[in-house]
Amino acid sequence: MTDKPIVVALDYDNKADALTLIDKLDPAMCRLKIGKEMFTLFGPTLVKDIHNRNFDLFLDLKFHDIPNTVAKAVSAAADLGVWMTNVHASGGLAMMQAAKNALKSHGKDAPLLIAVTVLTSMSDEDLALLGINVPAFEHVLRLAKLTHQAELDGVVCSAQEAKLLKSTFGEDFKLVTPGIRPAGSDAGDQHRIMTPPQAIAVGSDYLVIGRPITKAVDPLAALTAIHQSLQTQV
Ligand SMILES: O=C(O)c1cc(=O)[nH]c(=O)n1[C@@H]1O[C@H](COP(=O)(O)O)[C@@H](O)[C@H]1O
Repeated sequence: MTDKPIVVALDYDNKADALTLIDKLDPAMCRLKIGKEMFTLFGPTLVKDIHNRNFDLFLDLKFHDIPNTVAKAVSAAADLGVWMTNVHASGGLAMMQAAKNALKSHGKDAPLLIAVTVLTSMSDEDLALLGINVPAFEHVLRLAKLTHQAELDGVVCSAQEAKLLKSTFGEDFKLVTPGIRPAGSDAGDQHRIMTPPQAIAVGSDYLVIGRPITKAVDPLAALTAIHQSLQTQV
């Protein structure tokens, strides 16, 4: 199992509440993720606040634009010193290659660059409405092939596709899996879900977990329970 596989997704509209939660968490037990909502509200200052608390940060902005624009956006993310950032694989090969090239000048300090395949909130029926008439796993595989060709570090996918992707692309290709739900917790808007121990067992490297922790009555207890469920599995 990867060192520190749990990435807590912070989707808060209130910075004080987010920092209160962060101050309860242990950077030895998890990494953190902020996305479009928090970065739009609180910007690079929040990134600094999180780094000052010694957490690795996944800046999840899912860039998807023309290659030049995405390359500059990814470079700006790298300048913030984040641990991981991402683009949409559907932006295409040239866009992903431009993003990867933009990180060359950052050397060993460059963040991990990951591409989102098919969002975990999407089902086969949702894909059909977009004119994509193949099961989600086939489209994920197609986008992961492009990502691998562009030499990115890995993909965001659902844990349901992890086994297939690990066996196709090998151990070094990182699999970042949201849509993680401990047994008995509410799926919410997620469709392609799996429990934390199952996700690790099928090859996920990082588990992105939001509401099951942040909306729990006791978030620290929820994180600790998930952490322990993974330790006992090893
Ligand atoms: O890139 C992501 O992190 C992501 C990709 C994806 O396919 N599905 C997905 O849910 N996410 C993010 O993962 C987090 C999941 O949060 P919860 O559903 O609350 O556990 C959210 O912050 C989403 O933005």
